[in-house]
Amino acid sequence: MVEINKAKDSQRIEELRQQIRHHEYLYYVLSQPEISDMDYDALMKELEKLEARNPDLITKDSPTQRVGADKSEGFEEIEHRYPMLSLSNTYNYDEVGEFYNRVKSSLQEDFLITAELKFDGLSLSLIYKDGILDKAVTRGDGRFGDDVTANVRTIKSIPLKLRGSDYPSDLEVRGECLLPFASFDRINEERVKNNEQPFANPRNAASGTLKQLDPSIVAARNLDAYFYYLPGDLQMSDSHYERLQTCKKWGIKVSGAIKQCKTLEEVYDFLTYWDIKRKDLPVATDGAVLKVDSIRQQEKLGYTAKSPRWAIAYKYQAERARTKLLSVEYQVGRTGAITPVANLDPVLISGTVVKRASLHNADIIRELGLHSGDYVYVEKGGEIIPKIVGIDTEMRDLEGAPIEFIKNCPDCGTPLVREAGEAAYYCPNANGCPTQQRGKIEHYCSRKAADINIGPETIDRLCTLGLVHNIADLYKLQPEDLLLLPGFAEKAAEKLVKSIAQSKERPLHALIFGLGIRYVGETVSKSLAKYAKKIEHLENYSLEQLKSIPDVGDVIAQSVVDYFKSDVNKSIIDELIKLGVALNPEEDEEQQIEPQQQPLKGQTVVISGVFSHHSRDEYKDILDKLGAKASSSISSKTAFILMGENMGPSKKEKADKLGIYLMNEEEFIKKYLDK
Ligand SMILES: NC(=O)c1ccc[n+]([C@@H]2O[C@H](COP(=O)([O-])OP(=O)(O)OC[C@H]3O[C@@H](n4cnc5c(N)ncnc54)[C@H](O)[C@@H]3O)[C@@H](O)[C@H]2O)c1
Ligand SMILES: [Zn+2]
Repeated sequence: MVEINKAKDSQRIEELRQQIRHHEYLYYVLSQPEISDMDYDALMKELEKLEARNPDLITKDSPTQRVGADKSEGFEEIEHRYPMLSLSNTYNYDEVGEFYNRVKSSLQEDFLITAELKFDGLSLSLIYKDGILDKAVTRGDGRFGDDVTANVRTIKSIPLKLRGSDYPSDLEVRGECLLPFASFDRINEERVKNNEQPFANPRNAASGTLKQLDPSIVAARNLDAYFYYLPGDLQMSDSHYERLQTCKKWGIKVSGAIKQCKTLEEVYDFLTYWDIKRKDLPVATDGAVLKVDSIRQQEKLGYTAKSPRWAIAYKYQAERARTKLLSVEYQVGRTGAITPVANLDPVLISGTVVKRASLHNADIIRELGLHSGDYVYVEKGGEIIPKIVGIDTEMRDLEGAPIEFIKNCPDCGTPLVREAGEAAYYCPNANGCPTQQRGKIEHYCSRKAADINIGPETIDRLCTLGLVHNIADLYKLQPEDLLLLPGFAEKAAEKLVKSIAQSKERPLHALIFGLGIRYVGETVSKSLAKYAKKIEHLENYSLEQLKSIPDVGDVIAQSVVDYFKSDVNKSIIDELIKLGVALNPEEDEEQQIEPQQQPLKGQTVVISGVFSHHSRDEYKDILDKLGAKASSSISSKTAFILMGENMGPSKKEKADKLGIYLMNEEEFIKKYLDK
């Protein structure tokens, strides 16, 4: 009996881990979550429970043991002095009570709880040296974060120099970087105007902004930040609350929504009060954080691998309203995915009128048990797109039949398919389905792809007239053809044909991005182009070869392979090449580096000192080609140090301390360059 339960638990644990990883990928990497935070948290809770029952099944890589990673390309990596952890969370008061009692019985002495708001942005650590801002680092994977100092310097509410003089000479403060609602709305309006995808919520927008490589863009966006924690051993008050008040004196921004609570009742009062009041704040909050106030007591309670035992986040329910379902409509996306959308009787939620809500996929409709004419509960969290989260079945009309997901594509009638392990139904008629056709062409023409100056209406008309069926057809257009379109005079026609012709010379990564391969966004396109150098190489890469390219995981590699398997795709690419589109650009003198030829793939190498055979920049390029990342700061992740003359003594000392190998120029050349 026990054996059977164990086997069952083990299977469910594996299932949950897979699901959670899938949702983390959608959330952190693609920024397109399919389920609500509450549903994600429920999966995580179930996994935690099963692992607690079967401690021998816990693995280091289980999502319960790791902080969700938000690392980006293009920033120097910095190791945190103290890990930046997540918080355990709950949605109900009883569990807040359980937390309180757990603390009480562990400490066996009086304690205070400091209650604060939970700001919904991205965490940031600031290091002040002698009162001057020295470094700003993101949470990253909790151990290593991205150095975003240049960007953070542009945030007006973050002091570059502390006030007064009684601050510690080495001070770390942690807080949350946020994009206020007003700036969020303004930026999204602009993005829509420029045909760019709007940000899903203020948190995504803040993180997208902070990870811009150009600080002047960051400066224009009005980021804000609130600080709530001082890690480390400090000669300061033992009270967390007092420490934050002292930070205020130094000019560091600390929220006024903070209270020291003596009892559990006072904690509950804080939660209830701020659930309403927080809606008047200029920035997004998604809950409250309750922390044991005494640092000494915090240390006594300690940490799990993922979060402190002395704190808990209480998350507020998103605002919801009840309204009537008018109809369900099915939209076909560029990749053929069918998205069901609910049309609703307009209702006011969080200050905006909501008329539509995404239903995501067939499973969600079935799980909800949606019937036509149902009264539904709609929620709008930080997200733009509201969700249907439940049904008021008592109000159900007896006439209402269950909503059945459609079987055929609403645009071309092709029977829909669903691939194993996927939630979405697809119209498989990728190159004949009008919506997909137009979507693909629009995507190909967009600014970051082929950059062809053409509007969606023109594409629509060209398709309707049968002048264009796919992206290759664009290159066959003559000015005379365009004159058939309403509003097109000779000048406009010539201009468009010219813009199309110019796109032939776009860089390979932009063209790859334009092909619209599923999951292949801008960053991945750059990686693919960098390695393959020509589309004919990319076409022939095996799954394993693709997976060895940075930024390419299982899902993306499979998608690339699938894309090139299709005869239709292949013939379009052949045609594009024949029409002169630079998909196989001339090789420069540099050779294409086969991914498997990269002996230093994924490693970080520090370059230090002065060299005689190549310049530092040349070594940087060489390392890049060998697959390594060049860095200037030494951490435990450094593979080795490429050491020139006159390497600084402090670097040497650090390398010795961490046991990192110092490789001189000759050895490096012999090992990696002389072949
Ligand atoms: N919907 C999905 O598919 C999906 C997928 C993955 C993650 N998620 C969401 O992301 C969460 C995990 O993200 P996380 O690990 O960043 O946890 P979190 O955002 O729930 O909480 C931890 C963070 O809270 C922040 N914080 C804000 N105010 C604070 C304060 N006053 N004191 C201390 N910290 C404060 C800190 O930055 C800290 O890192 C999940 O709980 C889930 O809600 C959702
Ligand atoms: Zn179709």
